[in-house]
Amino acid sequence: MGIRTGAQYIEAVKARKPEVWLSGKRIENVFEEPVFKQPILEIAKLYDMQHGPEFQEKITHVCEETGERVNNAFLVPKSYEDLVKRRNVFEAFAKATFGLMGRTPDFLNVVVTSMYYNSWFFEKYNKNWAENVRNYYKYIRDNDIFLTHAIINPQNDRSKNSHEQKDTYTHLGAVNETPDGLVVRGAKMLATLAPVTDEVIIYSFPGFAPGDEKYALAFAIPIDTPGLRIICREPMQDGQRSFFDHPLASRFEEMDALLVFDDVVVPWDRVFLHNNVEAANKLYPMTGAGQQPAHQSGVRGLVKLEFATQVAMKVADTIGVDGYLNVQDQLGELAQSLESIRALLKVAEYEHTMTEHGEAMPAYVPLETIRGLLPKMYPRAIEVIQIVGAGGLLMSPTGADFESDELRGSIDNYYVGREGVTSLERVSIFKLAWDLCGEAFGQRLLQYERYYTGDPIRKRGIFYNNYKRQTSLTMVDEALKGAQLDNKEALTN
Ligand SMILES: Cc1cc2nc3c(=O)[nH]c(=O)nc-3n(C[C@H](O)[C@H](O)[C@H](O)COP(=O)(O)OP(=O)(O)OC[C@H]3O[C@@H](n4cnc5c(N)ncnc54)[C@H](O)[C@@H]3O)c2cc1C
Ligand SMILES: Nc1c(O)cccc1C(=O)O
Repeated sequence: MGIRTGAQYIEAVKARKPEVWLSGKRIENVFEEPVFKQPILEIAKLYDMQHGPEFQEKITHVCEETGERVNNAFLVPKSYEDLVKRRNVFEAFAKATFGLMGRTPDFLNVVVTSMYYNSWFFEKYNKNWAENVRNYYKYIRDNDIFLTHAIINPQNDRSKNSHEQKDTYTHLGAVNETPDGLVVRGAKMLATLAPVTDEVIIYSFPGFAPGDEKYALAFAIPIDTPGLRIICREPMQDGQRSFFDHPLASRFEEMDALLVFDDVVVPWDRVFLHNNVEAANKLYPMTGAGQQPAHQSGVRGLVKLEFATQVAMKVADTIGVDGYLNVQDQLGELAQSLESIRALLKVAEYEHTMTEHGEAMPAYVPLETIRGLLPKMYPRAIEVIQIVGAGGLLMSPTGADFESDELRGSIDNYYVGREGVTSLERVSIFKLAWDLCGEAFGQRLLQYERYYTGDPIRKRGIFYNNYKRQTSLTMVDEALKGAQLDNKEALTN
């Protein structure tokens, strides 16, 4: 089949019956649930972009193996040019969602593509696992499948390993092996967009210890597999609020969910790893499943930071405060943050390395630097919008107020901005800004940027240790040459 259309994606959502729980209710028809409907339509637009003349050549390619057109997220990058082809899709999808949807289909499709190309890793442990990964990649590529993932154990007692938790199956683990497959029980988090996806892939960030064998697993199954329960967090919009009042929250909310596996049978051909702590800990660093999607996250994060910066600039301009030096200082800081990320991304692509297996890997240091900086830069951008917009952010009337004949005169008078900015324009911009910096929707976006790539503190620690290993501190030695206590001679060269 190759690339799907938006309509085909929606048909697939309608055809599935996952066990979705939202605010205490079982959702029978995911597509008709107002909380999910508009986000589904936004994702459908991404699938349609693959078919439109503006994007098709840029974001898709003809698969050598099948002759079908597939998304560039499924392209195994073998050169700088391939990385650019992948960036094109990351950028197009991010721009279509202003970078606000982090887990658009390209993200996990890149993860699985990387696992596929590095199936040598699985082969080392078990030939069947490698074969399963390869077949799975082809399945999702050829059917343009949309995945969610859950790679974190639930947050119960972080001071204990999986096998030390209160209940044996608090964390997702294997129960037994049957001819039909591996039976799994327990929970995993935090599956963004789970209710509206086709499949879920389970693997883990490193961190398993001896004793955790039953929790060391990786697999993928359809999202409506019997026994798989999706418990959504409280929604941050009800799907009923108007586009005018909530121009972002009404469109781009990504639901997050806890996944509970109640003795789910994972068919053997979908098991990628099982009962092996070493393999589970090495999967993320060794298969490119960590580094390749960081390219997607970097591009998407850049678009989101650019959007937040533009919103801050527009807010300031609308009320005539961007002539003040203090405001310029803050807006200039955002612009410089943004341009730093843009430059880092270019470096990551130009300075890519070729793995011994021939995969072009965007460079580690600039990508990891982005991962370290964005969790600080994005919250700062949100703070600047709050500071510059100040009290006005809380003063916006609703669309209904604009439509009231009795109020309209007051609204036209008292909500205007600087000269040339009507009240409708000013209020529209402030509503957009408030969705981003004030609403629960915006707070989730901020939390996403802090944590989507794992704990930024521990990530930076790992980065520092790697950096130290690769850096010889020769400049210090050089500077100290001749500065020994017993050296009285002047340095002449
Ligand atoms: C909006 C959002 C969407 C997400 N979407 C997904 C998704 O789709 N799929 C997915 O798998 N994950 C997703 N994540 C989860 C993300 O991977 C985790 O939030 C992240 O890895 C951090 O784990 P945690 O939230 O359990 O925090 P914890 O690990 O519980 O950390 C809590 C605090 O304790 C500290 N801490 C904990 N353990 C240690 C330690 N050993 N040493 C030092 N300090 C420690 C941390 O620094 C932190 O301050 C998402 C997260 C967010 C916020
Ligand atoms: N956050 C990630 C994820 O959920 C899967 C794969 C990679 C990442 C990451 O950003 O490192």
